Amino acid sequence: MGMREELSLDELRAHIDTCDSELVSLLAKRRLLTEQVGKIKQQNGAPLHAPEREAELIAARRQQAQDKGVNPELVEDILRRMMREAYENQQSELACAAPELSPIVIVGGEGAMGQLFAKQFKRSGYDVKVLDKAQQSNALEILKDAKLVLVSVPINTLEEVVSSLPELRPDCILADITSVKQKPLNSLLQKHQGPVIGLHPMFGPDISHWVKQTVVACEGRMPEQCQGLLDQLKIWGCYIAPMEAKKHDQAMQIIQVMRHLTTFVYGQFLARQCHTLEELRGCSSPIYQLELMMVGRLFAQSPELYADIMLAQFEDVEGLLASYQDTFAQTLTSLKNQDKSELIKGFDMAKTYFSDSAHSFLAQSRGILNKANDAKVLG
Ligand SMILES: O=C(O)C(=O)C[C@]1(C(=O)O)C=C[C@@H](O)C=C1
Repeated sequence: MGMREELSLDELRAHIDTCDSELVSLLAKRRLLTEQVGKIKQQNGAPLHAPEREAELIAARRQQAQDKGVNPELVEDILRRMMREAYENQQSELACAAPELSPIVIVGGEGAMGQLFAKQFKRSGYDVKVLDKAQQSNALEILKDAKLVLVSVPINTLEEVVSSLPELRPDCILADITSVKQKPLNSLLQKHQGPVIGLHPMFGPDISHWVKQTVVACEGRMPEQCQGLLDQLKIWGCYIAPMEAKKHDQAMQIIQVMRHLTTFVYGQFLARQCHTLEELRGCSSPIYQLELMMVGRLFAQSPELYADIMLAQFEDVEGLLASYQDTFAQTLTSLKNQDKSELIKGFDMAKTYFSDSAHSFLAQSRGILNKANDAKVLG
């Protein structure tokens, strides 16, 4: 390794450039290979996500990294990032699990989620029609032969939109993707005597691919007729979480409403402080950087949509919010009273709840925090 001593900085950097350039060529080669795999999957109707294959290739390359003195974490990071690239590239043409679902009508198909679903169904070769405000006068014609009607409208308009739909074919599936499930599912069941299913995609319209995304599925009526739709979601790489509508809504009250509320309040709190965002970012740790991103991204979305979601669920979550307010007030009191033992008690209570996950979360979030730090714009 005399090379290291003899080469100048410029020469070493030139070698690094060669290395990196080889990496880019390899990425191009890998891309061509994964695209071919994608085509085969499209023909065979295989799901985009192959978790066993992923586990195998990660284990093999980690072992190789170890043998060569390369950090296996680095190799795993790169492999996962490359696989994400493969998901994005492979989804341009997707397999069709249930051709009998064509034609599909997306009610609210001009909204962000409606467009996302319309695009994905089209990539799988379905005949997709959009029914939104602009197409209202044509609604009867558009819905006439529909085999799947997917309602993707704001939560506060669902009931009205569903009740004003014309009668659908008896074998048509009526489905929705509203973020609460009990009431919408009842509206669908009242409207239509055929197959009904309530879906809740646990992701927003800005996803770059569907792999490993969760979709909660609440049975409505004739589940065996709805299976083709679920199979299609699985081909896209989604994971279906079957759940009873009531249980779903209760879990959502905690997950979504508390998330929205704390984020909403925190964003406004920041706006009232004297520091600009740049000043805060300038002295933020990766975890705070991440928190700012998570809070800030809410305000890039529709105020109407968020106001409606929060309003629609307020009655159901009033108790939860009161409990949150109590917890906040108690903590404030402990702080005011300099009551260290009370603070430690609170800490232990939460620690018990998170139990073993607290440690795995600590480990898992390290990678995410590094990424947040990478994303920091300085200077
Ligand atoms: O092997 C496959 O099935 C691929 O599509 C390739 C690939 C990869 O990028 O290595 C991508 C997605 C799968 O989940 C597994 C592996």
